[in-house]
Amino acid sequence: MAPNVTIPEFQATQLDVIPAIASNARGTFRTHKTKSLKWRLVQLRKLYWAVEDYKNELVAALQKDLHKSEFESLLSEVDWVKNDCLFAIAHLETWAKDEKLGAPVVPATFSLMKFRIRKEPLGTALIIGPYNYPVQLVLVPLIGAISAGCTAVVKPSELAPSCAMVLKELVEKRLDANAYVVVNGGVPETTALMEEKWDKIFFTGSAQVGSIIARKAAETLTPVCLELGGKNPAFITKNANLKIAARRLMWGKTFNSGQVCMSQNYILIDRDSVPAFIEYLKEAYAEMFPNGAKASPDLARIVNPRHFARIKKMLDETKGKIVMGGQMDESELYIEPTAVLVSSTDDSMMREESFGPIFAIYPVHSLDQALNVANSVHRTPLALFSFGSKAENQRVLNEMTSGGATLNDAYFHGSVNTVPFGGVGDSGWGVSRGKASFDCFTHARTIAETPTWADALLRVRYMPYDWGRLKLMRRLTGQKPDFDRNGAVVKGFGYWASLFLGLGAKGVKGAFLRWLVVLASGYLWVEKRKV
Ligand SMILES: NC(=O)C1=CN([C@@H]2O[C@H](COP(=O)(O)OP(=O)(O)OC[C@H]3O[C@@H](n4cnc5c(N)ncnc54)[C@H](O)[C@@H]3O)[C@@H](O)[C@H]2O)C=CC1
Ligand SMILES: CC1=C(/C=C/C(C)=C/C=C/C(C)=C/C=C/C=C(C)/C=C/C=C(C)/C=C/C=C(\C)C(=O)O)C(C)(C)CCC1
Repeated sequence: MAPNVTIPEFQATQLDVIPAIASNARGTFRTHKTKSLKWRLVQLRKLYWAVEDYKNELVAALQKDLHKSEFESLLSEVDWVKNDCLFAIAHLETWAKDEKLGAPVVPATFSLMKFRIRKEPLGTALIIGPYNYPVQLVLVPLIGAISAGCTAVVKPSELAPSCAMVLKELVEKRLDANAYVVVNGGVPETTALMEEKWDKIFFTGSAQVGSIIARKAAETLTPVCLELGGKNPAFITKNANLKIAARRLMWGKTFNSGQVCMSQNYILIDRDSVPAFIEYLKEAYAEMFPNGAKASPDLARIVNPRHFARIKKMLDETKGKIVMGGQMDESELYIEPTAVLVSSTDDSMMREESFGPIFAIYPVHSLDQALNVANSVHRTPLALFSFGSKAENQRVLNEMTSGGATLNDAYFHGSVNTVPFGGVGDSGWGVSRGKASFDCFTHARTIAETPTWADALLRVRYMPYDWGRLKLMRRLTGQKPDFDRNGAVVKGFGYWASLFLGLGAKGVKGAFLRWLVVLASGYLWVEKRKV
């Protein structure tokens, strides 16, 4: 049941105030107050409590916008964000600490120069979110921006209008309103925001809009993190446990009604396994929805009539056969979890990103064929899933790339909030979540510090150049390859000497341990002989 709370009507931010909002956020960054770790931690703690205190409003808004159940709203939005806050709070000091650079990155000769990497906030960020996880997908990047010491303007999706309004109040009432602001609106407001100068843009949404954002950002050479969609394949070989595969993939397409960027678009399955797999899908459906999917309080609805029509069109245009589901009701924006048996990559079910509770089943005669099909449908999807023997799963991982992957399950790799998450190629640039979110808004600034007294040691670099000094330096510090022009390793004197002196160990630590064991054994042997 949605909690009884009042959520204001959606109101877009006035276009003419957007430049001032951006300028104020930039001004706040220039005060340097956001760089203080103490200040960042206070903001993160405030955000944690804001999400907890606005829990009822968030759950009600998610119910209103997406008919998301309270269960899913807590699991994948409210608790998810709170856990992310707690993780950042617990680890921020470690993440933000200067990283000392020593050997082998910095040669011992330059150890005096105290090389280190300083973790600097990039500045002022723009965070643009999608509708499917309207809370999580703007607050998680915001946690990254706060942790890094950035100021930020957040633009939630206008397609989840109630969530957008709750987010505005939650952020602006509870956090430092000079540093963190929510701009509400759609294309005109986002376009106005894109006219401003940002130090980082974090965009989650469709590849089509992602490309508009990236093009605009390129004009001012603004770095972007893009979290986009994809046509994600699932592979099922004849060695898979079909019952488990069916149940797990059904979860992947029913959680948030399949409006999950990493859920499977299509399943490439060994053709002999198709009839049994369809039976197991139906079994999983009946278990999950004993009174039918429509009657279930757990199943979310499609976000709006436009997306409903988009998904319906995929089903209307398919030449395939519906083997599970197929019912829909526009008045409720309800689409039943639906599986369609297809035979061509030109089918609407294979061409489009489903981003809903529908998916294609494409029979194949071999894993070779499955890999060819998947690579031709979308070479760089956001996710892939493989259900097969260990060797087959490894082969799928080796022969097809993806942003992330889960073996023997739907997107577990994306179900843990602390693990880096992102796409590859046209399914996304950059990763976020946990420490990755901190890194996303951080500049790794290399710093060296040359002691004033050390100038004599640096004589070699100064003009007039002195060949004698250069030769000496090259003799003392120059390195030699241990390989020849054919790429083969040369086992010369150095190789055998280090093998002998290191007692066969690879690193200094290993050699030290081996010598310790040898010396201790020798000592014990001598002591034993004395008695
Ligand atoms: N990789 C990831 O983490 C995720 C990716 N997605 C992808 O997002 C898509 C669904 O989300 P939607 O909200 O429909 O995405 P969308 O791309 O339509 O909208 C995302 C944001 O961009 C703004 N926007 C839309 N058109 C714009 C334009 N012409 N110029 C400037 N801004 C514009 C919207 O107001 C919204 O805030 C799917 O393709 C899905 O795969 C969704 C969730 C997570
Ligand atoms: C607790 C004890 C035990 C073990 C318990 C176990 C194994 C619990 C397992 C829990 C699972 C599987 C939870 C799954 C949660 C899934 C989540 C939160 C999914 C989230 C998905 C999201 C956020 C999707 C995002 C989508 C995005 C970003 C998108 O569209 O792009 C033992 C070991 C049994 C015993 C002791 C107690």
